Amino acid sequence: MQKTELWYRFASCLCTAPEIGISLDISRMRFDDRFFEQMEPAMQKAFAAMADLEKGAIANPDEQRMVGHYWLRNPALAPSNDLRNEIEKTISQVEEFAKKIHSGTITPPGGNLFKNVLVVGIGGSALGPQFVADALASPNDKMRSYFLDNTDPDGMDRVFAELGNQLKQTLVIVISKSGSTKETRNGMLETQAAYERAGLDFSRHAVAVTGEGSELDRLAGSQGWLERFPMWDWVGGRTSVTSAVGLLPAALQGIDIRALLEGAKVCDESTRRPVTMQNQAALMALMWHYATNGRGEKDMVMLPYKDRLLLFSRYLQQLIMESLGKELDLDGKQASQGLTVYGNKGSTDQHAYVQQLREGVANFFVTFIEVLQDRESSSMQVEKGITSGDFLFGFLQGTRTALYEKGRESMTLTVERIDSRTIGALIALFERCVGLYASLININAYHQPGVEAGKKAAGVVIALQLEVVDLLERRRQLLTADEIAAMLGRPEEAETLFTILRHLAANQDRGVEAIRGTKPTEWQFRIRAAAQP
Ligand SMILES: O=P(O)(O)OC[C@H]1O[C@H](O)[C@H](O)[C@@H](O)[C@@H]1O
Repeated sequence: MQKTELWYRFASCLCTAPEIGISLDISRMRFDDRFFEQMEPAMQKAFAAMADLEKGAIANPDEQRMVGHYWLRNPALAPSNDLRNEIEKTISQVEEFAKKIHSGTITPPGGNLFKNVLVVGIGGSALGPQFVADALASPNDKMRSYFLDNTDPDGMDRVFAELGNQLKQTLVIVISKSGSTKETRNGMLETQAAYERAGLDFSRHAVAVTGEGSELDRLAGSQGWLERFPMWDWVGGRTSVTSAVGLLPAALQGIDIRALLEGAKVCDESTRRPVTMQNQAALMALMWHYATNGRGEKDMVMLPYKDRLLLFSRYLQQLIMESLGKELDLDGKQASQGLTVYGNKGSTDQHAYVQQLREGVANFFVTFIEVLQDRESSSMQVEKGITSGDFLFGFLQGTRTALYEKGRESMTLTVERIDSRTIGALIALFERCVGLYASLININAYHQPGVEAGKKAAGVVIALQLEVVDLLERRRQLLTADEIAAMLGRPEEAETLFTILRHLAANQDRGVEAIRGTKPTEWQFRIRAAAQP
C-alpha cells in the first residue's frame, strides 16, 4: 500500500476513546474488508457472554466460580449488596491503613515511621503490584517498594542486603489468594527469620492479603499481625491488581489508587459497549484472532516505548498466557490454545532482537505503545530542534514502518501520559480483551489446570528428597542413583534422584557428598563424613 493510501487506512481505522486517553491504530494489520463482517456474529456472542459474566454468571465453570474483577472498580455492578459492601469496605480499609502508616498512627516498635514496603507474593500476587509500583514510582513516593517473588534463596538475600538495617522501618505485605503457595510461604518464613536475626518482632511489621480462612489468614491471625485484607474466590490472581492485592502496596507507596480505579472503571465502560468498531478491547481481540488464525499461530511482541512500561509485558504474560493457554476448550475438546507474549521496551529492544523481527522468522505481530508526553518537565535539545523524546518517538515510528515494509504487522496503542488513571485503563483494556478473545476461541480464561500439575510434580520431588536423604543416612555408603532408586523400590526415579543429590551436594550445608563420574550413572553419593554423628 502506498503512503497516502496508508494514511487513509490509518485515519479510518483509528479507534479513539478520549474518555480514557487511549487510541488504537490497527491500520498496520493487513486484514481485508470483509474480516469484521465475518467475525461480527462471534463478537456479539462474546459481548453477550461478557455481559453475563459481569452480572455474576458462573463464568469459570471448572471451578464453579463467578468472575468479578470488573466489580472491583465499580462496586455498584456487583451482583449482591453484600459483595458491593465488601468491595467498598476493603477499599476504605486500604486507604485508612495507608493513612495510618503514613501519618505514624501505626509505627514499627520503637517509634519512627515505616519507610519501606516489602511485598512477598508470586504470580498474580506480585506481577500486578510490581508493574504498578514501577510504572508509577516517583522521587516523592511515601514509601519505597521491594518485592520477594520467588523461592530463590540468593534472590531473597539480595533484597535483604539492600534493605540492610532498614528492616526495622519496613512493612511486610504477604500476598497470597490461596494462602498456601509454597514460594510465598518460603519468602515469608525467610523474611520472618531475617527479622528475628535483627532482633525485631515480625508480627509488628506484617500484614496479609489473602482469602478468609486460608493457611496464611490463620497464621496472621494467630500471630497477631498488624492487619488482614481480604481476597475473594471470585477474583482471579491474574486479574487481582484492582483488589487489595494491587491497591494496598500502591496506596502505601503513595500512588493515587482512586485514580487508578477510575481509569479502569472508565475503560470498562468504554469497552463494555457492544459496538465492535468503537470498542478497543474488541478490536484488539479481533486482531489477535486475525493475526494468529484464532489458534495462537503467531506471537505477540509488546513494545512500549517508555521505560515505565517495562514490566507491562511480564504482567501481560501471566494475564494472557495463563488465561488463554489451555489444552481443552469449553466443550472439553482438544484445543491447545494460547497466545505467546514477550517484549521489554523500545527503543532498547531495537538494539537486541528487532533485527530478527524485521528480517528473520515472521512468526509474530507487534503491539506498540506510544506515550505522547515525553516527561513532566521541559526537554533540552540533543540536536538542533530535537530532543531525546523526539528520538524515542522517531524510533517507534521508524520501527513500525520498517516492519510494515517487510510484511510484519503491528498495532499501536497511543496514550497521553503515564499516570495512575492511564495505568488503570491499560490494565482494564487488556483484561477485557483477554475475556472477549477467550470467548471468540471458546476457552475458559479463568482457570489454570496446568499450573496445578506442575505444583503436584514439585511436591513429588520434595517428598523424594526426604526419602533419599533418609536412605543415605541409614546406609552410610557410596551409592549411585540407580542403586538408590532400586533400594527405594523406584527404579524409574533414578534421574530425579540424581538431580536431587547433585543439587544437595552443590550446597555444602546440606551434608551430601558427590564423587563425580564421567556419566550421571557413574556418580556416587553419600552423607558427608563431617555430617556423620
Ligand atoms: O495468590 P496465590 O494463591 O499465592 O497464587 C499465586 C499464583 O499461583 C499460581 O501460579 C496460579 O496459577 C496463579 O494464577 C497465581 O497468581
